[in-house]
Amino acid sequence: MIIVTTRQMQQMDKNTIESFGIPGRVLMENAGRGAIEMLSEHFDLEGARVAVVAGRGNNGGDGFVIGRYLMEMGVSVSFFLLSTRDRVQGDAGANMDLILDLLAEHALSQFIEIPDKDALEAVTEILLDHDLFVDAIFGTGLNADVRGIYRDVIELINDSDKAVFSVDIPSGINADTGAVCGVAIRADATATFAFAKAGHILYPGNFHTGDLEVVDIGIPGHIAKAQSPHIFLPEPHDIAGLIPARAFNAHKGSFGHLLVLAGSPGKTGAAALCANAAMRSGAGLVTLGVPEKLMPVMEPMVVEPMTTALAQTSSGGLDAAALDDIITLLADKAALALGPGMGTDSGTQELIKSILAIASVPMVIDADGLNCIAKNPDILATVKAPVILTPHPGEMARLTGKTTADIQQNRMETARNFAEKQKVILVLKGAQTLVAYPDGAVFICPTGNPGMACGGMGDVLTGMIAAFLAQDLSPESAALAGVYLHGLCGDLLAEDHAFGFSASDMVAGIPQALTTLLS
Ligand SMILES: NC(=O)C1=CN([C@@H]2O[C@H](COP(=O)(O)OP(=O)(O)OC[C@H]3O[C@@H](n4cnc5c(N)ncnc54)[C@H](O)[C@@H]3O)[C@@H](O)[C@H]2O)[C@@H](O)CC1
Ligand SMILES: [K+]
Repeated sequence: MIIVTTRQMQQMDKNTIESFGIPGRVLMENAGRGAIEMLSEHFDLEGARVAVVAGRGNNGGDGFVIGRYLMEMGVSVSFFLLSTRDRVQGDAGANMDLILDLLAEHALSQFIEIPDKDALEAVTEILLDHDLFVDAIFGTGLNADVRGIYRDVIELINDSDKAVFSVDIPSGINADTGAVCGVAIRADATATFAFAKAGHILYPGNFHTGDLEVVDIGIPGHIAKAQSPHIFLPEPHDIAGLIPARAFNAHKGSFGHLLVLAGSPGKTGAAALCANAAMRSGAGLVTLGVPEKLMPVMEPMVVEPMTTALAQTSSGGLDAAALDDIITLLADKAALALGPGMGTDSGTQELIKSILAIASVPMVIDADGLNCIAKNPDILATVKAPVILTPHPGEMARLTGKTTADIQQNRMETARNFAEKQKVILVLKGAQTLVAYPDGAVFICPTGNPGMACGGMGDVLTGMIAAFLAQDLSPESAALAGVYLHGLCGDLLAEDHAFGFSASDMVAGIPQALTTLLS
C-alpha cells in the first residue's frame, strides 16, 4: 500500500486543480460520495440519527457533502459547525450553503453553530442525542494541538460510546506521524482520500483510525506518480516476491557464504543467535569469527555454522590484530554481519573501523558496530560496500546525537533523513520498524508484536538480513525481507504465547515463517 505525506497530498490536490483543471469542488464531491459508500456499508443507517460535526476547513466541507447525501437518503442529520457560518469559505462554504438551502425541505434535520463554550454548553444534550457521529472537524490541515471547544467536543464524542466515522483522518491525529495532538477522535471507521496517510498506520494513530478505506477522488495517475518518494506498507506478496525460488539442482554454494563477526565474554549468545538465525534463513554457509578463547564455549552453541578463532583483546573481545585474518576470511564471502555482542574495547572499536574501511561485501551493522560508528560518524563516508544499519531507538539517538524521545517522536523523518544523508539503508527498530532507503523511500513494517520486546531479538534480525544478503538479494530487498519475516516469525509465535517466547524460539521458528510467507 502506498502512503503519502500531508505535503504530498496537498501538492497532488493543488496540481490536480491548477494544472489538470479538475475543480476542487469536484474533488470534494468525489470525496464525500466515496465516503458515503463506506459509511453505508459500515453502519446501519435505518432510522439512525446522524450528527455531522464539522470544522471550518475543507474537512468540514467533506462532512457537508456526506450530510447532503444522507439527507437525500432520508436520514435525519444534525450539522454542528464548530465555528460561525461566515468563517466557512471556498468549496466548504459552497457545500455548507447547499445544506442551508436543503434544510427547508428536511424538517428533521438541523444546523447548529458552536462558536464558543457557552454555545457548546447550551447544545451538549442535543449533540449527544445521536446514534452516529461523522467526524469532519480536522483533516490534513491540523496544525496545532487541539484545545478549547474542539477538545471538549472530541472528548464528548469519545466518551459517548456512540458509533464514529471519521472523514479523512480522526480529528486530532497528526497525519504524518500518527501522534495524538492533545486529544483525538477514536473512530470505528475512517474513509481517507486518494492515498492512506502515515498517521493512519503509525501508532497511536492506527488505534484511532478503526477500519480504513481509501476512496478514489480522481487524482490522475501521473500527478500521483510525480510525488515520489513514497512511504509503503508492504503486503505479504510484496515480500514473497523478493525471495527467489530455489533451483531444483541448487547446492549450498548457491546460497552464499556469510561471515559473522560477533561475541565477547558475557555476550556469546548474541553471536550464536545471529549465526544460527542466518542458517535458518537460508544462507548456504555461515562462518562465525569469535575471540579465540571463546571457541570452546561457542562451538557447542552453533552446530551448523563454522567457527574461526580470531585474535582477542586483553579483556576478551575481538582485537585489531585480527584484521589480516578477517581480510582473508572475507575473500570468498558474499556478505558480512558485524557487531552483535562485540563489546566496546578500544581494540575492538579499532578493528570495526578498519573493517568498515576495507570491506567490499554488503554488510549489516548492529549493536557495538553501531556504537563504533556513533563515535566516528564520518567513517560511513569511507565505506565502499552497501551498508545496512539496524539501530534500536537508543542506538539511533547515539548515531544522531539526539535523545531517544526525539527519535521516537519523529521516527519516520529521522530514518529517512539519515538514510538519505549517509547513503545507507537504515532499519529503525521498535514497534513498526521502519526501513529507509537512500532514495528517500520508507517502508513501515506491519509485522511484529510486543512479545518480541526482549533481549536477543536484534541479533536474530541481523542474522536474517545478512542471510538474505548472502543469498544475493539486493541490500534494499534483504533489509525489507529480513525485517518483515522477523516480525512474522514473532507473530506466529504470539499465536500460542502472548509473550515469554525467546530469541532462540524465534531462530527455531524462522523456517515456519518462511513457509507461511511463501505458501
Ligand atoms: N482540494 C482539496 O484540497 C481537498 C481536500 N479535502 C479535504 O480537505 C481536508 C484538508 O482541508 P484543510 O486544508 O482546509 O484543513 P482542515 O479542514 O483539516 O482544517 C483546517 C482548519 O482548521 C484550523 N485548524 C487547524 N488546526 C487547528 C487546531 N489545532 N485548533 C483549531 N483550529 C485548527 C485551520 O486554521 C483551518 O481553518 C482534507 O483532510 C480532506 O478532508 C477533500 O475534500 C479532497 C479535496
Ligand atoms: K476528520
